Amino acid sequence: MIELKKVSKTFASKKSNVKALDDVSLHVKKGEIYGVIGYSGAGKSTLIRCVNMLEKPSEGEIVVNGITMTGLPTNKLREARQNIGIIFQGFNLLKTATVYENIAIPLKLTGIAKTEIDERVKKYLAVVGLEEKADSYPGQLSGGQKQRVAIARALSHEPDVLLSDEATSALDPETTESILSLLLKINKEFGITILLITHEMHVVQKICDRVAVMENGRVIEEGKVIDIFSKKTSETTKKFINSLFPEDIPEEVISSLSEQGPVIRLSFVGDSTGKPALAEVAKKYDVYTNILSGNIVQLKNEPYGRMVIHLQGTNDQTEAAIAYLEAEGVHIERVKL
Ligand SMILES: Nc1ncnc2c1ncn2[C@@H]1O[C@H](COP(=O)(O)OP(=O)(O)OP(=O)(O)O)[C@@H](O)[C@H]1O
Repeated sequence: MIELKKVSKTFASKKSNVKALDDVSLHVKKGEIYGVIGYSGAGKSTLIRCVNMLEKPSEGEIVVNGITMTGLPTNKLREARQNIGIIFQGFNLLKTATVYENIAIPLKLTGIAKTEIDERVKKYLAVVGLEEKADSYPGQLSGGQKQRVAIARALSHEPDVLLSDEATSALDPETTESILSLLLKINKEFGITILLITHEMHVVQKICDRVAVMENGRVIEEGKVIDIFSKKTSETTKKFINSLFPEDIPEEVISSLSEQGPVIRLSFVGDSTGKPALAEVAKKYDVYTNILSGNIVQLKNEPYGRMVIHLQGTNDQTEAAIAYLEAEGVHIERVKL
């Protein structure tokens, strides 16, 4: 549905050149929610702006829904953009227009008939749950409501693709949840392919099927979210994943416990989260398990958990317990200072 083939973008100035995108290739499949995550300056905004040609790539090709965007003449580009909705962190609503007008005006500009405009505005305001705010002005809405209007505006063009440029970054955690749920709903109900950029791993964890991690204009990791969580990854990816599992265990505690047996970090995916593996090892190998920290997060399709525990027992007992847990599909890492 969206293909970036060897895309590079260099911003040239008198002083220096900045390579914001460096040979990026991505393939977002029809109907999926694809996340691009990276720290500030990684190149995410440039990437998403290249997809609808708000920014022109210096090299490479971009294909959206079978149409090669790179090199399209202006009139054809305008047409192709009708099929690509976009929402922004700052909502980009017209302050002096009502909610109704914010959705209706862009539709009018594309030449849609008045009755059809009215139908679409009402339909998509209902989809985002804001029918009763049609006559309000953006200044009278909360941040979450403003983003809902922006989503309704994007949907009203009935696009196949929705681009989301840090859409939840300006919102509080609760409102973020509700907007993420709304994105899931429109992906499911309308089959819209969503490409989003974010610096929050939580967004990827909650709604993405696949993810690309960016650093210095390059994609350094790419794949199914579950695989990125469960395989050994780069330091940057680890940092993003760790942000979901704050451990805060004092070094002195780890140091003193380590004298009486190993401190280990367990991570588990899907089925193995349901198994009372810890209770089993305690009973089977006569070891004492002390949980120092733990959390399970729900990825889009399956749970993923992480725990730090201290195992107390003889060396043979604790090593046998670790081997058993590994055989049960639990990934083990020894926590060392
Ligand atoms: N119009 C521009 N002119 C010059 N340099 C630019 C321009 N836009 C972006 N850059 C540079 O390109 C690099 C990537 O920027 P980009 O905004 O794509 O990153 P980002 O990952 O979206 O960061 P942020 O999350 O802070 O927006 C940065 O070094 C930035 O300074």
